[in-house]
Amino acid sequence: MLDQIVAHTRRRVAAAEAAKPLHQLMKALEDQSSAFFPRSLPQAFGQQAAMAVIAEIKRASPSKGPLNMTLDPKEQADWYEQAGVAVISVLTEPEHFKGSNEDLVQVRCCVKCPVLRKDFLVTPYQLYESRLLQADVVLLIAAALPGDQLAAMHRQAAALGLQCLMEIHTREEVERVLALPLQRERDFIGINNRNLKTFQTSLETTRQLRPLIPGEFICISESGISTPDTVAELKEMNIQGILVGEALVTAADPGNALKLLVGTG
Ligand SMILES: O=P(O)(O)OC[C@@H](O)[C@@H](O)c1c[nH]c2ccccc12
Repeated sequence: MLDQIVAHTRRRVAAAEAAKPLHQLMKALEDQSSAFFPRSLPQAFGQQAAMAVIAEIKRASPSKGPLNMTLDPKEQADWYEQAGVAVISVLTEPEHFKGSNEDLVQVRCCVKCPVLRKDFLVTPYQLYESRLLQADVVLLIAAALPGDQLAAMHRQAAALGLQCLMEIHTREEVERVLALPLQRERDFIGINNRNLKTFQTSLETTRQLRPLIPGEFICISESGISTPDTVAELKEMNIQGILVGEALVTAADPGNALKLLVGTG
C-alpha cells in the first residue's frame, strides 16, 4: 500500500511540476520570504500543561475509507485550537485521505499554532511547495525514503527552514534517522504505531522504539490513540506528544474529545 501511495504521489508531483516548474516555485518563495514567520513546535509544546496533542485534519484514510467527508478544515481547526491543541496536522494527500494543499493554507491562516503538512513527501519539489504553503513542520517518512533519499530530503527541508517530524516504525528506521545530522530544536521523532504495510496499530511499537531514542529529542507517538488510558501509558513511556486523527475527526464534538483524551476537559 505504501508503495502504491508513493507511486501515485510521484505522478501527482510530476503533474504539479509540469504545471508550475520548480524555478517558478523558487521565484514565488523569494517574493514571499519576508512575510513568512515559522512557528516553533518546541515552543508550542512548552506551553502545554497536559500531554501535547498534534490533532489531525483528514476526511478519509486508506485503512478505513471515508471518515468525515463533510469536514470543514477551518471549523475543525478552530475547535482544536479552542481545546488547547499544540500543533495541527493537515493531510494534503488527495487520493487516499481526500485532502488538499488548499486545506493547509486555510488552516494556517485561521490558527496561531504551528501547522504540520502531512503528505508523502518524496521529492525536493514538495519541500519547496510546503514552504510556499507556509507549513511550519513537514513529515518525512523513513519507510518512504530509501537509501540516500532520507538524508537528501532532510538536508533540503532544513535548508528551507522547515522543522521535520521524522517518522519511524522499525529499529532499522530509528538507526537511519539517528545517523542524520539532527537538531533537537528543529527535528522531532514520530513513532508510528501503524504498520504502513498492514495498517495494524500496536502501542508495542512505541514501547519498543522509545528507549532507542536519546532523551533530548521530542518524541511523538502516532496512530490508533483514542483513550485516556493509552495516553497515560504513553506518558509513562516518556512520550511528549501524541498525533491523533480518526478519534477526533469522527467525534461529534472534536474539541471535547481532545480535552477528554488528555484530561483537560
Ligand atoms: O487516525 P489515527 O489512527 O489517529 O492516526 C493519525 C496519524 O498517525 C496517521 O494519519 C498517520 C501516521 N503516519 C502517517 C503517514 C501518512 C499518512 C497518515 C499517517
